[in-house]
Amino acid sequence: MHENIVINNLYAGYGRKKVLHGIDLNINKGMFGLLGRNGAGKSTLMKTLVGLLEKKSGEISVCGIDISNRKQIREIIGYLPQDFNMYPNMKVDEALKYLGTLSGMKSKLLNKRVEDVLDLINLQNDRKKKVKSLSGGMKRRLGIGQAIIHNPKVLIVDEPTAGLDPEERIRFRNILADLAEDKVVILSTHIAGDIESTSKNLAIMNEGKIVFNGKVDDLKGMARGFVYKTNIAFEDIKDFKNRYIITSQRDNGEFVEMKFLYKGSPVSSFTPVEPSIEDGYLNVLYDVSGVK
Ligand SMILES: Nc1ncnc2c1ncn2[C@@H]1O[C@H](COP(=O)(O)OP(=O)(O)OP(=O)(O)O)[C@@H](O)[C@H]1O
Repeated sequence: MHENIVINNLYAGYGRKKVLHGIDLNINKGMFGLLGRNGAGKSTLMKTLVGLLEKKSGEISVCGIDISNRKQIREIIGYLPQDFNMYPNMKVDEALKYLGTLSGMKSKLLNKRVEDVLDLINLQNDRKKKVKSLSGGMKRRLGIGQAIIHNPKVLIVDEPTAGLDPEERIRFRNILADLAEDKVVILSTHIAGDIESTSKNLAIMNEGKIVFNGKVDDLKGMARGFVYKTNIAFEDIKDFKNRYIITSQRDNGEFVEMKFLYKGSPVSSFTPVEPSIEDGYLNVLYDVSGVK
């Protein structure tokens, strides 16, 4: 079985609203990051991939199976939606078992699978808690659990780390990285840092199109020579921000150290710096839209 997703010239939207405009992507086993601002079309692409939204045209095949084969596609894809919420009054292990039963797993196999999944998502000690009493991070981990209960080849995760504290974020990322060893895992996010630590490959979406598709290092490489830092006095900040694309800033007490994109001739007070993934991301967005 091919372990990949192939998307050719995909168009999709809601009623008359067109959202995806000719998406081409080839995603292989391992972790793949899908990065884009809010409204770029990431969730729409995810929903189309899992069959929740009908495409208008184009082709999608998942592990060699055409997306129109709904039953088979459901068996090989696990999905954690952005607004995941389920069975608040069930206990954690009951919820997982229930979902496994719904997906057609036999009781003996399912009991073992529930144990494995509880270990993986680190909720063994909380298995008797009601879903509604879990913290945000635990709920998100349970979300992964429900998505992988049937051991799918592909896992699609939409904006998983919003609202999580740093420790939970790292824990969540590590779970995904483990799963990506033998699955295609797509992680959709608007936070570049979520991708840097987990994915080598990524695509950037903007206004329903793919504007970058490649390796994290290539993305950074494209910004090399265009990222600088300089110290700015507080009274000059506003003017500076109007002139440059700021990628980060740090208050040093007496002045503010700005990191920014600059593509003009050399300026002695500007010090070149090695681009981060965030710099690379903003550089691509700036090139395609000129928007800050
Ligand atoms: N159910 C819907 N009906 C109509 N338009 C929608 C619907 N869902 C999303 N859209 C629109 O489609 C566009 C893309 O939204 P989408 O949710 O795919 O973006 P996104 O990149 O996932 O961002 P976000 O993280 O904010 O969800 C936006 O203009 C949005 O308003």
